[in-house]
Amino acid sequence: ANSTNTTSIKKNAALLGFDYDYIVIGGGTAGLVMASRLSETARVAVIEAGGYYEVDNGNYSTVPGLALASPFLSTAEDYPANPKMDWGFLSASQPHASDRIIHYPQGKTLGGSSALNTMAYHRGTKGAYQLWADLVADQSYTFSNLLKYFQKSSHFTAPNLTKRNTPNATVQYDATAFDNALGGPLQVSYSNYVDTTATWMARALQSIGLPESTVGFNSGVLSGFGAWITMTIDPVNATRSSSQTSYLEHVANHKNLDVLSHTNVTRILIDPFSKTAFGVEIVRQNGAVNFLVANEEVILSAGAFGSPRLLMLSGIGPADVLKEHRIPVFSNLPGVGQNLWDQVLVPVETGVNTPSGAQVEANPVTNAEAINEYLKDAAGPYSSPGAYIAFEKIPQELRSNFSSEAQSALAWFPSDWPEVEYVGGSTVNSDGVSQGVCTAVLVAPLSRGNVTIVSSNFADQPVIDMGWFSHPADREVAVAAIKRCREALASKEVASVVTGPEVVPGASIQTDDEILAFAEAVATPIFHAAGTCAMGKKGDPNAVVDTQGRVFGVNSLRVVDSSIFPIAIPGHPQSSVYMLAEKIADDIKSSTCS
Ligand SMILES: Cc1cc2nc3c(=O)[nH]c(=O)nc-3n(C[C@H](O)[C@H](O)[C@H](O)COP(=O)(O)OP(=O)(O)OC[C@H]3O[C@@H](n4cnc5c(N)ncnc54)[C@H](O)[C@@H]3O)c2cc1C
Repeated sequence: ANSTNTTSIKKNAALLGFDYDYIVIGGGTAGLVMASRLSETARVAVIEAGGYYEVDNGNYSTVPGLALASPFLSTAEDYPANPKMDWGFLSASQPHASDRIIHYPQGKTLGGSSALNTMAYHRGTKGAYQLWADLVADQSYTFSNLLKYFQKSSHFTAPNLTKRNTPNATVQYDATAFDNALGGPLQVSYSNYVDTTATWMARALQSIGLPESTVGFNSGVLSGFGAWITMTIDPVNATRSSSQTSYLEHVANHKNLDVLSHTNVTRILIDPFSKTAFGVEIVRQNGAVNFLVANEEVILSAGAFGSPRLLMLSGIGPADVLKEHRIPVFSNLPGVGQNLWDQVLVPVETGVNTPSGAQVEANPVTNAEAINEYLKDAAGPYSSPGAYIAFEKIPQELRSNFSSEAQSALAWFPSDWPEVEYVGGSTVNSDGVSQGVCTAVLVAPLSRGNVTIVSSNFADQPVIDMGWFSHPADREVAVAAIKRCREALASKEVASVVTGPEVVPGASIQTDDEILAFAEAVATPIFHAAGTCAMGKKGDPNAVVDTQGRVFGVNSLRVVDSSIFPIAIPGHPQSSVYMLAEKIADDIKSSTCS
């Protein structure tokens, strides 16, 4: 590209009506917030590689109880591909996870990963956002300063006690963590069903010192507590609330928002002399290539893997990588694609004699009733992806065995940042018998991964290396977390329902080495990748964008999505993605108004 090109591309785009104030790349979770908010006052195009998930994935994407049932969500290397919904990213072989190659699903549809996720909604801890604010030297990132953006994005509905109707699953919450007067589009409510086995798993977790929080998980406190958490479910018909059903529908009548679906952005156009982003190269479904122009800014919201990939393909990233692939370097930013935070999960399962939602669905007669109940009343097992969730730092009895290296590495995290999340739920075995499940998730991971390109061609998939268990502390925490799940399931409070020997990992796995080998063999992602275009102070080794998402070294280009998190907030990230996009949309609108 040269500036003559820039001028002629701009002229042509103006003639064809292909010019906008803002172009948003990626109609996913953050992208649709940006497009929706910016189109309140400006002309915006949002470009999304996928289409409508209601068409491409039907019930799997809309019915909460089927949230994890889409076959393509398998993380096995030979997963059944669904290129209409998922990017099909594969990891590099993971040396500390039995050399496995992992399929890492990422939404390719309007709504992005908010159309695939398991709908858990909660916020991180006050200490985590304080750490974020301190790392980026911007106190607007403390929890108290961010609260208005969490609130601006969400609409809270209290649990429907008649429909929920399960003993021992009464929800405690703090309604003041929300402010419906702000008109937030994202629906946040509770499942209209709780399976009996999950209530026993909650009891098991409470028995090991994780009582139910009296305020829930939206007020900045997680560690030491459990909760029946809020979910992104529309309470009226118990369907998924995604960025598409919330933000995009919210502005469906905005004449100045163009949605280009089934369209890939293959490159960001950057003027080489002024180092200014002025548009994008797109490839439509029929193969046609067009250039669109942004007179104000290009906003990249292509997700934790898609955003660093597109920056590198456009000449922004580590100079050595770009040169290797003969990509002209517009901004040498070594942090692009680095600092990948990923949380892994490992399960413990045992047979139980209690009923579960999975059991209801596995039996054709009860399944027909459950479908009817869902369609008629928006209730029953299909209305719920839910489970009981609890967070803790590994307690002293177990952490006193940690190596001094692990103890000092873990001391980096704030005191209220939990090390493990436990998800208490249920599944069913091939004989139709319920299994109680305690899943442990490492939410203070110290291993870091990266994502990189293998060529200058958009058609070549990037390579993701999650780096799982590469830090020794993560290995020690995984072993301790599995022991805690075992302790919960062996507690006398649940002895009356637990039947037979443990199913997973199984009684033969006992020593720390055996437990670690088990964790490495079965660990999967919980799909919370973040941090690959990290926000930071100019000059910090990993910093790619400033605290308003502006890319260092290139004008008129921002990144706004989970890739700019400097740290992965403990637990489930979607609330923070919506919050962050609301915050930066506000920054943009207030700077253009003043
Ligand atoms: C299976 C799964 C379960 C999860 N469960 C939970 C949960 O229960 N709770 C929770 O809080 N979080 C959960 N998450 C994580 C959460 O959903 C994500 O962190 C969040 O949605 C990421 O938002 P984003 O805007 O960064 O990216 P995305 O929402 O993934 O958006 C990126 C968008 O950009 C598009 N795109 C990318 N490249 C291009 C290109 N070149 N051209 C055009 N379009 C492009 C993509 O198609 C996509 O639509 C889950 C994620 C997954 C995948």
